[in-house]
Order: sequence, then structure tokens, then C-alpha cells
Amino acid sequence: MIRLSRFFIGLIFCMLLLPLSVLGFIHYQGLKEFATQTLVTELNSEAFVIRENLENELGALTGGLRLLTGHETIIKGIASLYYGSQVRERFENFVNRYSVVSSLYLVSRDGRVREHFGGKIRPVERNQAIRQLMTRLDKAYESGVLSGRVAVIEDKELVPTGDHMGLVFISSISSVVVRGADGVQGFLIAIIPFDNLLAQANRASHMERSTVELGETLPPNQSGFISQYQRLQIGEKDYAPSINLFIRVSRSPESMRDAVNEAIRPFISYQVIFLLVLMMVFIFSFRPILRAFNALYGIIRRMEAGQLVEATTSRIWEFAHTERLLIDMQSRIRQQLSTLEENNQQLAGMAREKDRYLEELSLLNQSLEGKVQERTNKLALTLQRLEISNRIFNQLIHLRQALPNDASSELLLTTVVKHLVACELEIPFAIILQPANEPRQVYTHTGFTRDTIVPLQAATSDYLFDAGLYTIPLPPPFGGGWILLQSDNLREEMLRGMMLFARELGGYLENRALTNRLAFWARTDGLTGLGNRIAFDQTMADLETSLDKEAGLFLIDVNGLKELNDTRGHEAGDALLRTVAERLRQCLQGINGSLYRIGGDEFVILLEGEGVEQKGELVARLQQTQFQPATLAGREHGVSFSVGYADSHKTPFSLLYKMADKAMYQQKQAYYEHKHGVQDAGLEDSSESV
Ligand SMILES: Nc1nc2c(ncn2[C@@H]2O[C@H](COP(=O)(O)OP(=O)(O)OP(=O)(O)O)[C@@H](O)[C@H]2O)c(=O)[nH]1
Repeated sequence: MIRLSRFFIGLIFCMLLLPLSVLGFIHYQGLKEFATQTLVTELNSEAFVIRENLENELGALTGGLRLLTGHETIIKGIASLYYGSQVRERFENFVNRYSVVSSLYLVSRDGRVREHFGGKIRPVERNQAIRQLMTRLDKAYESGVLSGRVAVIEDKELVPTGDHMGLVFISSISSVVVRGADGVQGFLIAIIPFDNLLAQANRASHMERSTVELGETLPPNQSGFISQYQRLQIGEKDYAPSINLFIRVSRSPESMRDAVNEAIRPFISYQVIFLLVLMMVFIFSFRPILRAFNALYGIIRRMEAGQLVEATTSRIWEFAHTERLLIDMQSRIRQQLSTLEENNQQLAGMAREKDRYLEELSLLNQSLEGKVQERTNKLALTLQRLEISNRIFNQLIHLRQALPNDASSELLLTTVVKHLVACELEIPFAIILQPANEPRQVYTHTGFTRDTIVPLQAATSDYLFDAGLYTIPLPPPFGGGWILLQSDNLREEMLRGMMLFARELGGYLENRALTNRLAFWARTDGLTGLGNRIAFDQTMADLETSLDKEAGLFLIDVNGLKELNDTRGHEAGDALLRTVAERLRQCLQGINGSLYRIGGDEFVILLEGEGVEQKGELVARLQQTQFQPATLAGREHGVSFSVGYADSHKTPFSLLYKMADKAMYQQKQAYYEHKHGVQDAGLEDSSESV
């Protein structure tokens, strides 16, 4: 098999690239030419702009000079020194305004400088060119045509800078008033160095590296620069004859080349890119092209040999090296793909891990939120409990302040219920009391019906609990009492509050019982159970202050107690006292009176009101029992007592006790005189003595 050589392939390649390169070169040249032309046009327009600017500037300047020439101050300034300072001031303003002017002179007709601003005086007076200009102006004035002249001067003193070249503007000064008489009065001379004009032109120029020159004649084109010229005409109208200056704007070939290259660089880049793309396309489609050529070549060969047989696929080029490269690249790509796969798997694993963490985080957040909520609820509950407890404590304090020491059970319960309700516990409750010393049950309730409570009072607490009720027993000594609660929705703090109220209630009742007992024993004789001296004195005091104070008083003193104590002991003496007390109590039955033991062996019977009328009955009973023996401590013993009596019919109330004592004493005396007898008469008239 015949194969195409590498040379043939390269040839095809070069044949394709050559026209492209030629085309590219032509295009490049065209671009370069175009860019150069554009830059030259730019230079030209720059020169044009500079010229325009300078013409405008100089036009304004000539106008300004003409105005200044006709100004009264200037005209008078020629003749009068009085105007000197004003003229200077105007000159200064003028030069400041027209920066191209370096100096201004006011010159009299005879050529002497009268006033000036900037520059030197002498050079003006000496300068021949200026003198000639002034003479021409003088003559021209006479012919009535011209007012000013312009000329190019070269003077080292008048134009000290640059190449000492400049323009001189001369205007004749004349006064309308004096015109007929004197004609030209003087001249105004403005010196404008070329340097100033160039500076002005450069200021107007937009091109950074351009060179601007002014010259009277068209300068030769220097090979080192690409130049454009513009003619600047000065003084055509007001300053005849005019002169022409040439402005040259130029650029060095190096900077021009750089600028051109800069301008066409993007296009060249595009072109190179285009060629590269073309080459890439060619390379990629190289194998199919080769096959096509190969097939074509085979057909031609077979046609030449007259063996146009059935076409078979033939290989015309060995790309062993390329194949190896491709295989190598394939294996590398496979490796990279597997690495990529691994990385992807790792990334997927990390993503899963991240999801798992996020899920855990979310769960943690949820549990935290739950805990925070739980804590908040607990706190709210605690606050609620605290509030309830506070209310309960407040009401307990108010209850203590509201309850008097001796409140009745009814008042006590009413007050407790009122304060319990104020606690706002909002549970039905009932309080049931059965005080030991009160005969009937006392109860009060709220939220229960009376019919519900009454049958429950006898029930056991277990039964009550089963019935949905809860009982708090009141503490002893009260015993018979509960606080009864509805156990539905009963909360701990409510129960605790109720218990506090129960304790308060029990405490109060205990105090009240103790106080009552103390009061009782303070007024009671412990041995006999009769009222004592305090009770007697209290009764007497009450009786004394009452309006109806009718009273009869028996004073009874036991005989021989000391002896009995001494002989048989105090036990027997106590028995004697109890016996006498019992006998006196019996004597008093059915009679409106009260009995007291007011001293060791001293008793008192006090009759009040209608009881006084029963005195006789009592005396009779006393006489019956006055000397009756009794069994004392197991032995028979004589018992007797002496009695004295006084009542308010015959005795003042305050002396009742004294008089009764006196009568009793008399009887005692008699008793002891007749130890075994009693004088009856003593009891008959007891109102005075017994
Ligand atoms: N056993 C006993 N003796 C008492 C009690 N109170 C006082 N006495 C005694 O009673 C006696 C009273 O003495 P007196 O006033 O002389 O009485 P009397 O011995 O009965 O003499 P007359 O009153 O003159 O008849 C004293 O010795 C007291 O100590 C008591 O509660 N029990």
C-alpha cells in the first residue's frame, strides 16, 4: 500500500497557510496605512484648532487695543502726568487679561515713552522698526485710512526670551475733540513675543507629544518629523497690511510608529486568534481530510492501472505515535475520572455527614427548645404557686388582725370563710366545728349545699375521699372538726393553703379555750369549786354600780379548822372545808343567790334582788345543818360554823361585809363560850348581827 509522506502533509498545510499569511500581511499593511492617515488627520485638525484659538486670541487682542487706544484716560495720559497712575493701572489690567502681551507702552508723537507696563523704555524709543511704523501710521492717519500696524520684530531687549522674535502692535491715539487741531496725539505699542504665542498654542493643544512652531515663512519639512502646517493671518482688518505666520504641529516618526502600532494592535490580535482557530480546525479535521485524500489517491491509482475494483478500506497513514499518545491520554483521563469519582464519593460522604450533623443539631435544638419551654412552664407554675401562697399569707395576716380574742364560733367561722374566699383558690370547701364545750355543731360552707354536708359529718375520711372529698382535721384540743374540700382539681399549694388556715383556726381556738380556762380558774376556788375572793369582789363591784343593788350577805366561818389541821392533818381540814361547802350549796338550792369561798375557812352567800326575800328560808336551812357531824378522813367529827348576816335594807352597801363579819364574830364568840351550843337568837336577827 502506498502511503502519503510527512512532506506531502506539510506541503498541504503550507499551501493552506501561505494564502492566509499573504492575506494577513496585506490586511496589516492596509491597517497601518489607515492608522497613519488617521493620525496625520488628527495632527492637521490639531493645527487647525491651534490656529483658530490663536486667531481668536489675537482678534480679541486687536479689539482690546483699539478700545484702549480710544479711551479717554489714555488720550489724556499722553499729555498729563495726572493720569499717569490710572494709565498704569489700565495697562496692568490689560496685560493680565491678554497674557500673550509682554509689555505695553504709551508713546507721545515725538517718540518718547510716557507710560509703560513691563519691558524697558529705551529699546522702544531706539527701535528703528517701531519708529518707521509710527511714521507710517502718522501719514496713514492723515489719509484717514488706517488706525494700526503690526510687524515682526527681532530685538534682544524688547523680546528677551526664546529666539527674541515677536510681534509689535502699534495703534495711533487721537482725540475726537482735538483731532482737527493736532491729529495723532501718540501711539500705543504692544509687544507680543512668539514664546508667549507658542505657550498659548501649546495650552490650546490636546496632543501630548505634538510640537508647535511659529514662523514668518513656511519652514522646510524636516525629515525627523511628520508635520502639518496652518497659516495664521494677523492684522488683516485693523492692522494693515497683515502678516502671515505658519503654525507647525508635528510628531516624531518613533512616536508616530508607536501610536500606529497601538491603534492596530487589537486588529492584529484578532487576526492572530483567527489564524490560530483556523489551524485548530484544520488539525482537528486533519484525519478525515487524510482519509479523503487517501481514498482519492487509491481511486486514481486503480483507474490508472485499469483495476477499478470494489473499494476497500485502506489505511494510508500510520499514526502509531499519535495512537500511543491518544491511548496514553485516554488512560490518564480514565485515571483522572476515577480520581474525580473518588473525590465525588468523598464529597457525597461529607455531604451525608453534614446532613447528619445538621439533623443532630436540629434534634438538639428541638430538645433544647423543649427544655426551655419546660423550664418556662415550671417557672410560670412556680410563680403562680408563689402568687397563691402570697395571697394565702396575706389573708392569714389579715385574718389574725381581724379576729378579736373572744370571738364567738360563728363570727370566727364567718371571718375565716371570708378570708379563704379572698384567697381566690376557687375550690368548694366547708368548715365543720364541734367544739367540746359547745352543745351543737357549728359549720359553714361555700360551694357545698347544707344537705351535702350534714350527712357527711359523721362519715369516715376514707368514705369522704371515695366520695371525691378531702378532709383536713382541725388540730386538738378542738378535735371535732374538719375543713372539707372538693378533691377534684385540688392542687398542692391550695391544699397547703387550706392546711395553713386549718392550723390558724386550730391555734386560735386553742388560745381561746386556754384563755377561757385561765379566766375560769382565776375566779374559782380549787378546793371546793366555788367562786373565790376575786369572783366575789367582782360580783360586789358589779352590784354596787348597778341601779338595783338590793343584796343580803351571809358570812360563814368554819369553827376549829386550825385545831383539826393540827390534830388530824390538812387532809382532814380540806375534807371539812369541802363538807361545809357542799352543805352550803345544798342550803342554797332553789334560792336566788351565789356562794363563794373567800378565805381559808371563810364562805359568803350573796342574795341579790328577789333572793333577799328568801333569807328566812336560807337561815332555817343553815340552822339545820350548822352543827351536823360528818365523817372526815374516815372518822366521825363535829362540823360547825359561825354565821353573820347583813343586808342592804338596813346597812349601806359598802358596809355589808363589815357588818356581816361583825355579827359572825359575835356568834363565834358565843360558840366558843358555849362550845357545844348555838344561840338561836343570833340567827333570828341577822340583819344586824348573828
Ligand atoms: N386544811 C386546810 N386548812 C386551811 C386551809 N386554809 C386555811 N387553813 C387553816 O385554817 C386555819 C384557820 O385558823 P383560824 O382562823 O384560827 O380558824 P379556827 O381554827 O377555825 O378558829 P376560829 O375561826 O376562831 O374558829 C389556819 O390554821 C389555816 O392554816 C385549807 O385550805 N385547808
